[in-house]
Amino acid sequence: MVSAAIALAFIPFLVTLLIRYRHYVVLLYRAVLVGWLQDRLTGVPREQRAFQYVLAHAIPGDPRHVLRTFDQWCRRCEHLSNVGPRKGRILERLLQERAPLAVLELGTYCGYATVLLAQGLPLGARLYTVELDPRHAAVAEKVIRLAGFGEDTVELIVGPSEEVIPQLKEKHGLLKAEFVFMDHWKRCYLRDLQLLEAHDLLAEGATVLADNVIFPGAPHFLQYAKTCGKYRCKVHRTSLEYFRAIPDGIAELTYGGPR
Ligand SMILES: C[S@@+](CC[C@H](N)C(=O)[O-])C[C@H]1O[C@@H](n2cnc3c(N)ncnc32)[C@H](O)[C@@H]1O
Repeated sequence: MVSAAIALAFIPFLVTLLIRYRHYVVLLYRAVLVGWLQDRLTGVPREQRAFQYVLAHAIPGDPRHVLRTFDQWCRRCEHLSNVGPRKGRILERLLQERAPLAVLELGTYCGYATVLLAQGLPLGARLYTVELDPRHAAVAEKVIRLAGFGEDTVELIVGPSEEVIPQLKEKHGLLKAEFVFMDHWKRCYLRDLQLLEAHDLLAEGATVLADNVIFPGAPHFLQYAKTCGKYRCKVHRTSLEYFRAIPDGIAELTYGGPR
């Protein structure tokens, strides 16, 4: 009797929580549950399903159309953790302003941001993108080539960033990156920024962008960027990809050189 009363007393609390965090519940449902169920039902991984859709609907050689088709799939079918169109516009604007000749992306996933960045590169520039998971890399490779970018413009490197970064100079010929987009696991941001510094891979004045610094967040990375004295740092506040109601942000760091 008493335990039933206690349980009943919790219901308003649970309902309040559910209402308050409804957008996160929807995210959990769309990003985790639906994907997991579809994986089981179809036997085909989500990224591969997305690629099949893109292949069937996108115009080959038209990067903007490839990106729009991805967005369509994410809105109509399932969630993918692409940078998405809203944050993508921030990326595009900054890329256009800086016109870098050497760009590094950490965390390729299906190649969405890779295509977005590649289409905004100045003539003769090169983009290096690093992906840990070979299954994602296989999808990204097809997406990048479908969008019309060859190996002379985009080099996809498969491996964990902590192993790839120390080899970028000797093995891949990237002397200094002028523009870095970090969008891999958030807990790796700080370590990899310090690895880039240690291997002298950041050009003076380089722009380092880091996605998802508000959701799910990268507090140690942000604290370091703001306090180490090597960067000017600002956060572009926006929303999570494909979820306008969930606040998120991209950190923009400008490297002032070693101190
Ligand atoms: C959020 S997704 C990247 C989305 C992509 N930048 C886009 O906007 O289209 C994160 C990706 O980073 C990869 N990743 C995670 N940790 C990594 C690491 N240490 N090195 C390389 N890739 C990593 C994951 O396998 C995943 O594919």
